[in-house]
Amino acid sequence: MRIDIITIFPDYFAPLDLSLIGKARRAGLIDVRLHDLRRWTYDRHHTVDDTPYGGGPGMVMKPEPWGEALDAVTADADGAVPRLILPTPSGRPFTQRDAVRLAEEPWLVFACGRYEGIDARVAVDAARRMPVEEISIGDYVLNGGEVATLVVVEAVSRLLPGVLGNAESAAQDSFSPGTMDHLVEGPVYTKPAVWRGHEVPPVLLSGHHGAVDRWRRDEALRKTARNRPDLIDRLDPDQLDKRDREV
Ligand SMILES: Nc1ccc2ncsc2c1
Repeated sequence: MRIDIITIFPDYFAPLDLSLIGKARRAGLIDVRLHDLRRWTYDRHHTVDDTPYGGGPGMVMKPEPWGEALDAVTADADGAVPRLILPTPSGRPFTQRDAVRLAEEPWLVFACGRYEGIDARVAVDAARRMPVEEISIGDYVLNGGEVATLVVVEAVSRLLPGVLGNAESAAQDSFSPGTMDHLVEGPVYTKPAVWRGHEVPPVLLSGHHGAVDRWRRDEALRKTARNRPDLIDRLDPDQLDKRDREV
């Protein structure tokens, strides 16, 4: 997968050189390219923003640098077209299903907005040439799209073949479509079996895989009911067996 990121803070993405994503980049599994938006400005101050039409607080990112940046970054000799991701608080909530879907894409471009956002015409103009998605990572205040882009890039990249050491662990993650869909993971434990007087639940030491699987699902249901009652309501009743209903 090719991932292009356009931003006024390229240094924000140093974390993409680390850990599993960094290893995948060096192995050629992911081709991440960073682009400083100010490269497409021509005034002395490399201006990327201006006051909003209609008045109001803050500044809006100008369309011209974005238009030129997207033209340059998405130009491809073979005619390939990327999917443009616009991280924004007004976007559709990003979920694991979106991560799974986007992991199938060969090429993603992320436009990291700052200030009050990017002039709306940029997305309209881009949509003439490529699919455009507005994605939100949650209902809280951030200063821009860079952190959200890091979140989405990690959620998507870890699903690519060869990136995770043990692919199965991705399948057991919270929210993974299938067995864990709409459930969060329950508690996890490792050695020692007793730590500061706290014992690991005996079933996990029993070697009885059926009982372990059942215990883990029970705990996932309990934790989901406690922390994410909104997800419980979305559970497919057919997914729940009799025991589930007793938890
Ligand atoms: N403030 C805020 C909240 C969510 C979000 N998602 C993508 S950019 C962004 C910015």
